[in-house]
Amino acid sequence: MALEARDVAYSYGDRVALDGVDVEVAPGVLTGLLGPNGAGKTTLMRIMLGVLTPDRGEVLLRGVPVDSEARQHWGYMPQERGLYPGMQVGDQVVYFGRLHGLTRADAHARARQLLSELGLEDRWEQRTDKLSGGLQQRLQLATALVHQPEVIVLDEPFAGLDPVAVAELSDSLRERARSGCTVLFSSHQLDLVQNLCEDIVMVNAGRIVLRGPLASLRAASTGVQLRLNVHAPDRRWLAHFPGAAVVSEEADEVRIAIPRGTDPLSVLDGARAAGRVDDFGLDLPSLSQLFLESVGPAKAPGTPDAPDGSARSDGSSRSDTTARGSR
Ligand SMILES: Nc1ncnc2c1ncn2[C@@H]1O[C@H](COP(=O)(O)OP(=O)(O)OP(=O)(O)O)[C@@H](O)[C@H]1O
Repeated sequence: MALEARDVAYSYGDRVALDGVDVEVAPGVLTGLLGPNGAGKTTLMRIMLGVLTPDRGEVLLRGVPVDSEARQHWGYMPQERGLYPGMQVGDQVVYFGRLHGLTRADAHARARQLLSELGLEDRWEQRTDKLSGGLQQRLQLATALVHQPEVIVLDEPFAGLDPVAVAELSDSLRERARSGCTVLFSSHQLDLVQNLCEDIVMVNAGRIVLRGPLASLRAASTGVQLRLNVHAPDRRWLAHFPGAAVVSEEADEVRIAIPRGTDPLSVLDGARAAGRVDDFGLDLPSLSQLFLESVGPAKAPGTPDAPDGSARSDGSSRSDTTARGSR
C-alpha cells in the first residue's frame, strides 16, 4: 500500500502554499514530484516528513496515519542539507545509522557499502566541509539511505550532480524501488524524470495539475507528434492539414502535433512534397511538453520565476488531470 497525502492544505501566514492536495506514491515504482519554482513541492515533502503540520488533511502509509515513530524508519533528504562540518565522512554516515537504531558494526558495514555505491569510498577520513558541493550531495544521500529505509523522500537529490553521479543515483533509486521501497523525489530535470520515473505528480500554485503513470499521461495527451528534418524554407505546406501545429523547432528538426483523425503519414507526404526530408519519426509528447501544457511556458524550469506562489489571475486553477492506467 502506498504513501498518501489526503486533502493536504498549508499556508505560511496568508500565503497559500498547498490548497487541498491528494497524492499517492506507490511502492515498487519511482515517483517524480514536479512543478515550477514556488509550486509547493518542498512544503508537501516537509508535511510528509512531519517537519510541518498541515492546516488540513493527513499523511498515511498503508492506510494508517503516519506518526514520528513510523517516520523514524524513513530515509529523507530535506532541501536544507544537514551535514556536520568538521566530522569525517565515514563517521557522519555511521552517526546517522546509529541515530536510526543500527548497531555500530551494522552502521559501519552499511556506511562502507553506501560510500562505495556513491563513489565516496576513498573519502572516509575527509572532513565533510572539505568535499565539493556534488560530493556533499552524495554524502547526504548516504546518510538518508544508511538504515535501508522502506520509504524514501528526497528533495532535489539530483541537483548539482555530474552525469556519472546522476546515472549512479538513478540506478540506486531504481534498484530500491524494484525491491519494494516507496520512493518520492522532486526534480526540475524533466528529461531525467522522463527516463527514470514510472509515475509523476505535478503541482502548480499549490494544486495538483497532473498525476499518474507517465506513459498513460503522455499517451492521453495531445496525441502523436511527427518529428521531421525537412529542408523547406517555410511551413505553408502545413496549412493543408487543419489542426496540425508546430510544437517546437530546433535547427533542422520540427515537431508537429497531429490532430486526432489525421494520418501522420499524409502529413509526412505533405512535407516531402515541400522539400527534402532527411529523417522522421513518430513520438508521444515529452514530459517537458506536458509540463508546459499543464503549467504554462512562463513557469517552465529554466525560465524566469513567475510571481511567487501565484494563483491564476482569475483566481481559478487548471483542472487536475489524472491517469490511473493498469500497470
Ligand atoms: N518559510 C516560508 N515562509 C513564507 N512563505 C514560504 C516559506 N516557504 C515557502 N514559502 C512559500 O510557499 C510557496 C511554496 O513554496 P515551496 O518551497 O513549497 O515551493 P517549491 O515547489 O519547493 O519551489 P522550488 O522549486 O523553488 O524549490 C511559495 O510561494 C513560497 O514562497
